[in-house]
Amino acid sequence: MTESNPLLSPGIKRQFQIYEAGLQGRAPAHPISVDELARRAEEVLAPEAFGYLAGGAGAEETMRSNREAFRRRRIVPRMLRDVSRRDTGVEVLGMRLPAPLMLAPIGVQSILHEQAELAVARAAAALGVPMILSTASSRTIEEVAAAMGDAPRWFQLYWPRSDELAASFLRRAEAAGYRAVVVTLDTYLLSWRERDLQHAYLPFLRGEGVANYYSDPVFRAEAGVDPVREPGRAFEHFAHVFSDPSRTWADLARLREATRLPILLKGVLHPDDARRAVDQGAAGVVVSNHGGRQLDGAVAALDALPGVVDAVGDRAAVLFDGGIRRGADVLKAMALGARCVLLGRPYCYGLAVGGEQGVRDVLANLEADIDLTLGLSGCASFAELGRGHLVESRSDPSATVP
Ligand SMILES: Cc1cc2nc3c(=O)[nH]c(=O)nc-3n(C[C@H](O)[C@H](O)[C@H](O)COP(=O)(O)O)c2cc1C
Ligand SMILES: CCCCC(=O)C(=O)O
Repeated sequence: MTESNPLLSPGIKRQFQIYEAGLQGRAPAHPISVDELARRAEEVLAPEAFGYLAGGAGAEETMRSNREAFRRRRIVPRMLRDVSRRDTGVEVLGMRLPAPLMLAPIGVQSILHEQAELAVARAAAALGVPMILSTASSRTIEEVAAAMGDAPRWFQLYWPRSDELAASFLRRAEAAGYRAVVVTLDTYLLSWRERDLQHAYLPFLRGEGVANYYSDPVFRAEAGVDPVREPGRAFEHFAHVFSDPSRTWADLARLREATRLPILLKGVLHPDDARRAVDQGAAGVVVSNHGGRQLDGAVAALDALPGVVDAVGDRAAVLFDGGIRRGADVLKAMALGARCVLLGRPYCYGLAVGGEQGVRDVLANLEADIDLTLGLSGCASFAELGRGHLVESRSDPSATVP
């Protein structure tokens, strides 16, 4: 029944797969609920690794407010609109995506699973969900590309102090088939992270998440040490070169000259910064507060989205991340004008619990949920969705529940 009916949408197919397996006594291999998956991840991970993944900066106010901003907004569905044939696809920088979904760049995945970014890359490729690989990945730019074949991938750049090192990373990403560069702006200092401080745990200091640096010819030449023989001195150079808090908008032109790839700026929350990014040639911005991991007290990402969308108009793509956990969240961000969203911690919970299959399940479930949520809102495609589908309910008592 599941495979034979061509009219079944991806969401309905996924539901039936799960319900039919139930008839044979098989329960889903991994929790369906992301909250439950996070609890399972906590059981399988070392406390310091789970703390690093799940935690945020300071009192984690911004991390919580990312979720609260979703709860405050409610969808007003429309009826009798023929949603029998739905298309959840969107176009992002010339790429046609099956759903408005990409994988957020998340570094040091070796602390979560032994296959790390390779498992995520394979799952992303299998589902056609583009992966954004972090500069701070535990497998190299080239290794991850090799695991993905022709599947779409972007590279996230931590803009290093050395222009030569930045150019080297960009050359490597271009050569390995990454199609855009996401420059993360909000991590020029490492925030005060109480869970990590309590565990006295920084993965980089333990040799995690430095693969792209230690394998880079420019890094090695500038460091003047062999990272294998002198890991302490290599780390010192990594810590020195990782970022440069003195950077300003004036530096952006040099970065643009260093690559043919389109550049998106991640960590933009103010409309004026978004305008400036686009004026200076950015192909897009990612509205993000880094999942509440950098500036605690920063505005919830969803609350910042409409202002950025209005400032950018249709001059560039506005992507969004921060608190996406299920289909309704995707719908709300899309209704406020995002071109697509980046999924963050949830796929890492899947990785920790079930490796590649765990990530696949998270993605397949979310895509199904997106399809059904779109249809139940009375829309056959995201083009039919707008701000008029949302209301804000400030009096929602659940908004105070973490
Ligand atoms: C463990 C962890 C590592 C991250 N590493 C990076 C990174 O290397 N580069 C980057 O731009 N963002 C990084 N982020 C931020 C994500 O790209 C994204 O903005 C954030 O996870 C979104 O919030 P959410 O996971 O709550 O949805 C990281 C986030 C987590 C949880
Ligand atoms: C210096 C932080 C790099 C990884 C990262 O972005 C994060 O942990 O949030």
